[in-house]
Parts: sequence; structure tokens; C-alpha cells
Amino acid sequence: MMPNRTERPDTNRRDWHNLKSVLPFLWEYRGRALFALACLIASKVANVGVPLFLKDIVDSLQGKPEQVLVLPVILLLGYGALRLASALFNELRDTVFARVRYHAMRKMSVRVLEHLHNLSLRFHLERKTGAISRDLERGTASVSTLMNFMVFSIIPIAVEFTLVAVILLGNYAPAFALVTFATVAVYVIFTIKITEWRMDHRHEMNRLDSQSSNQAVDSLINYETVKYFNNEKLELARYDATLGQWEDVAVKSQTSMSLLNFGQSSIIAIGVTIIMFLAANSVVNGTMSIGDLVMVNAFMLQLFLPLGTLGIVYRQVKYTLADMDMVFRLLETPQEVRDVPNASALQVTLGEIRFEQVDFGYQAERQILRGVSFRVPAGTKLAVVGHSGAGKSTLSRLIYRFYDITGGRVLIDGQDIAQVTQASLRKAIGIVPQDTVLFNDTIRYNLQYGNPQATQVEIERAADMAHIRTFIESLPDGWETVVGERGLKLSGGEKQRVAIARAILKQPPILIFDEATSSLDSATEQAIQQTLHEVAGHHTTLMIAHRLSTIVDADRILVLDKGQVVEQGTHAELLALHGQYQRMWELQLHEKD
Ligand SMILES: Nc1ncnc2c1ncn2[C@@H]1O[C@H](COP(=O)(O)OP(=O)(O)OP(=O)(O)O)[C@@H](O)[C@H]1O
Repeated sequence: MMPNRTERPDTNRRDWHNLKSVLPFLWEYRGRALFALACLIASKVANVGVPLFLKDIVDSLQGKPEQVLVLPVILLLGYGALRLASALFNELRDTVFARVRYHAMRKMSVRVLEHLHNLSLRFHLERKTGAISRDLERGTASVSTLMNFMVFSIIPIAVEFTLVAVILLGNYAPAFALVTFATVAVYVIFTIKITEWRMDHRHEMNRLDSQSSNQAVDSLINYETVKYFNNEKLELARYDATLGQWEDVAVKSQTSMSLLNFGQSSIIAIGVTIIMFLAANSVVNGTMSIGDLVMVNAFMLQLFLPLGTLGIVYRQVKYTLADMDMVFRLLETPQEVRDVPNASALQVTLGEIRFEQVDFGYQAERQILRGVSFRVPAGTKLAVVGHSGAGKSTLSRLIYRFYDITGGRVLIDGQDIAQVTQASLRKAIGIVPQDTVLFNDTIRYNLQYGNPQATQVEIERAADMAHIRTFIESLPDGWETVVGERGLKLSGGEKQRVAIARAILKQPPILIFDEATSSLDSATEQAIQQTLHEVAGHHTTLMIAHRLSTIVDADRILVLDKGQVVEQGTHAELLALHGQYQRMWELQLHEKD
């Protein structure tokens, strides 16, 4: 949404708020930052001293006609020394400040990524990766850009302006200082007003930029789907339409910039002309020397030169603030699932899972689970079956506490999972998910992800158990094979086996297999089932399955229908019930025929 003009006070408040939020990122190197500021002031003092020396040089060279001119050696050397000092302090400031700036950028990037990891699954399912990474890039760069503007433009201009004002007020008629003040004031107000008017374009440009980038990334992520439906043209047309809007706004933005630039130049031209009139008049009246006129002129040029860039700086600062706002808003997005204050770590003694009257819905208006109660005694295997969409995978997401339930309790070894730290909870559970997504890295990396401390021997043993070792070693690059974006270079079954090996490496007390063998052929499935059986061994296991043949040996089977437990028991008990389970069993038997 584009901010309109009535929202501006809010925007300004946000800007101040964001600026204050940057300060903690600078704190670590505050000593350096102060030193850089001292260099900045020293450089400006030297800079302002230059026209003073210039005046004395001009005046000393303007002796009366009968006087013999002497070379003002000291003044000339002083002039040179000041110029040198100004340059030296300038460079020193840049060097000293570099660490402050880059360190703040690094801290900010890490902080944002950390926050993104802390946000809930709901946020991540709704987010647009392309747009978010663009905002992030611009947002973190904005911290550095803003600091640059502060230290290299805004503060130097303010310091220089103050020094010049003091000199003018102390030495010349108040008119000089007055005109200088007035010109600068008019210039600044004009720049701010026009720039604010132009900001709407910039916000719109940012929005369209993120949108187009998101469309491009999305179309590339869905590369295969685009090809399946022959929709390259449609994707390009969508992308181009957004860029078309962006182009129009960008052109408008450029036109309004020219207006701004011309206005600024006019104000400076008028101000400088008035000052020169005043100075020339004073020389004619004999109240000022030629040296004074040269000095006043030099001051004006020195002052207005950086002021010429103040317009650009102000605009850039505003854009930077807009970029920064996106990243701070992201940082302020509240964490949905939080640890309670002083949450203790989950103490897993046996690994018993208990659901007590659990109600849950992803959205308030659509309930998914209704009063679900069951118990998985430690070391036993519970299978969950039911039609597609019944809520089976939801159970595993709730055990992981990816969402908070709306009613009831989920307990592990008698401890409510909402009361313990999420990290300790997740450490206790291993999962082979329905869709395994891998990191675009080597197979070794992906396997070791289950336990970064695992040795090569342990990794190989896990790969053996998951029946994937022979496959890995048959690849030309073996363990170092890179699996492609989201692991797409591996087949569904191979990915699933990597996920199984990963879970084996983690060795958690609780295991969840969410259709862990659904992508495998029957022969591999049987072999893997045997492995899963061994792995599950003494672990508490929740097994979600479509193929009932894979769960007949479960200690208990739970039939879920429309978010409710409709039947519970062993395979034999459920068959004897002649209910939904028995019907599903019959159906699957026939499918095999
Ligand atoms: N993030 C989500 N936001 C909103 N609704 C969701 C979300 N995830 C799942 N659902 C809905 O919740 C219901 C239960 O989903 P769940 O994944 O638990 O089903 P399932 O029993 O595991 O199905 P399947 O056997 O097809 O995997 C479905 O109707 C689904 O549309």
C-alpha cells in the first residue's frame, strides 16, 4: 500500500523510531564512532580555516602602491598545511568509520535472519521468498548507506555551516550571516517539501520492484510447472506488465527530480548573488577589503558546494529510510509461537506422548482437529490413518509446536509442550516428513544435518540402514554430489531415504514418520520398513500412513476422520470392528489385486 499524504506524521514517527533502532547496532564500536566524529570536526575546522588564510594572503599581496611586496611565506605554508590537514582527517574518518559501518551491517543481517528463523511456520508459508530477500538486501544495505550519509554528508555540512556562521557573525555586518542563513533555510525547506512530495513515487517504485522480483523468482522456482503448461509467455507478460508500471513511475520520479534540482540551483544562485552584491558594496564603501570579498566568496562556494548535494542526500536518506522501514517492520513482526517466560527444558525420560482433548485450526474460522485424545506409551508405535486432509500431518506439526493449539494439551512425559522451550522440544523429536526438501548442497551435508557432530562411520552406517549408501557411492561425485535446489536432482524415493538416514543420525527419543515410504517402490519399501522397524525399536513412534499394509504391526492404530478420532485399536481389533478401518483395508486389498 502506498502511503498517502495524510499518513506522513506517522511516516516521520516511524523514521525517528527506525533511526533510534539503528543505534544499538552501533554501540559495540561507539569509541571508534566518536573518534571518527572527532576527525570529521577536525577536518571541517581545517577546511574553514582555508578561506581565512586566503583572505590574509590576498590582503598582504595588496599593499599600497609605494610598499614593496614580500612573499607571505608563513601564510602560504599555513594555507597548504590546512588543506593537507583537512584531507588527512577526512581519510582518517573514513578509515576509522569503516569498521563501525560494516560491523553494524553484519549484525543487522544476522539479526534479521535470526528473527526470520524465529517467526512461525505460518509466516513462512505466507511469505514471498523473492520479495523478502529483496527487502532484506535493501534493508541491511540501508543501515550502511544511512550511516555514510550521516558521517560523510549531513554532520559535515552542519559543522561547516556552524563554523562559517560564527565567523560571519563575528567579523562582518549581520546582513551576511542573515542572507546566508536565509538562503540555507529556504533551500532546506524547499528540498524537504518537494522531496516528500516525490516520496510517493519512490514507495510505489519499491513496491513494484519487489513485486516484479517476486514474480521472476516465483516463475523460476516453478520452472517445471511453467514448462508443463507451456506458460512462458504468460509469465513474461505478467513480469513485463509489472515492470511497465515500474517504468512509468520511474519516469515520473525522474521528471520531478529535475524540477527539484532546478529549484535548488535557483535558490543558491539568488543567495550567492545577493552576498556578492553586499560584499562588493562593502568593498566600494571601504568597510571590507578585497581579501574579505575573496573570503566571503570562498566561504559561500565552500558552503553551497556540499549543500548542492544535500538535496541528493536528503532524497537518498528518505529512500534509505523507506528501505530501512521494511526491514524494521519485519524485525517487529511478532513471534507467533513463543517460549513462556522462564520456560524450562523438556526432560525426556521415557518419551510418552499424550494428546488431551486437542482442538486446533490453522484459521479461526476453520477447525481442523476436534477434541483429539490419544496416548503413545513410551517405546511403542502408534499409526495414524485416515482420508486425505483428515488432519494426520497436522498432528506431527503440533507435536513440534509449529502452531499453538486452541484447546486441550499436548504432553510429553507429562510435561505440557507449551510450557517448555521449543529448542528442547524439537531436540527430542526426529521426523521423516511427507515431502523432504533438501539443502542445495552435497549429500554428505544433507545427511550430516541430522547430527553435525556425526563421524563419517556413523554417517555411512545411517546411510546403510536407510538403504541409500550403495546409491550414493555409485554416483560420479559420491558423497560430494550436490543435490540441486530443494534436492530436485534426487528422486522422491532417494530424498525420502536421505531423510530417513538423517533422522537415524539424530537419534531422538521420539520419531515421526509421515508417510515415510510413500515414494518408494514396493521392494525398497519393504526393506525400508524393516529398517524403520529396527530404528523405531525402543523409540516412541508416530507413524502416519496411507498404505495400511505398512502399519499392521503397530501397537495401536488411530483412525482420524475430519479431525476426530473415530476408531482406535490394534489391526485385529479394528478389523473386528467392521468400521472405517476395515473398509479402508478391504479397499486397499482390492487395489492390490
Ligand atoms: N498451513 C495451513 N493453512 C491452512 N490450512 C491448512 C494448512 N495446512 C493444512 N491445512 C488444512 O488442514 C487439513 C488437514 O491437513 P493435514 O496436512 O493434516 O492432512 P493429512 O491428513 O495429513 O492429509 P494427507 O493424507 O493428504 O497428507 C487439510 O484440509 C488442509 O487443507
